[in-house]
Amino acid sequence: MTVVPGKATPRGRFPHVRVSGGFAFVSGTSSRRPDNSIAGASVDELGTVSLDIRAQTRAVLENIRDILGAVGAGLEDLVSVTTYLVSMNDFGGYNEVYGEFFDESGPARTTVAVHQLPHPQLLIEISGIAAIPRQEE
Ligand SMILES: N/C(=C\C=C\C(=O)O)C(=O)O
Repeated sequence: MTVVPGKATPRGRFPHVRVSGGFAFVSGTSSRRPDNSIAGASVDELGTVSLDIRAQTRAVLENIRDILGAVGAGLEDLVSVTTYLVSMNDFGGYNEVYGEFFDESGPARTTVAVHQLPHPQLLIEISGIAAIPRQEE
């Protein structure tokens, strides 16, 4: 069970990642930063909220990269991901950035729309499973 130092504290009693049987199971991960601000979300002086699916998708994948790094794996080791979008209207922007990180040799992927995520500024959350590479002796 691993809570990774330097990443946003989980908002409940669960780890960022759990290792079992040579696999890393990454909890649903958002673009939340360690200070609990959200990458890809801003509020102007009038209180108008702007949300950016591309920035959020990039930050989520970078967070997952860091979390996997803590258990000796990387994005290239992901075998499966599940993406939760609040709106399928964001599918295009999400898919565009996703394609900067992965191609058809990447993880199996499932994308679904959900009613809500745990913070009103979140547009996307991704969970994943990675096969941890064997260490050279
Ligand atoms: N994975 C969960 C929440 C993640 C929130 C975040 O990373 O901001 C959960 O509640 O299961």
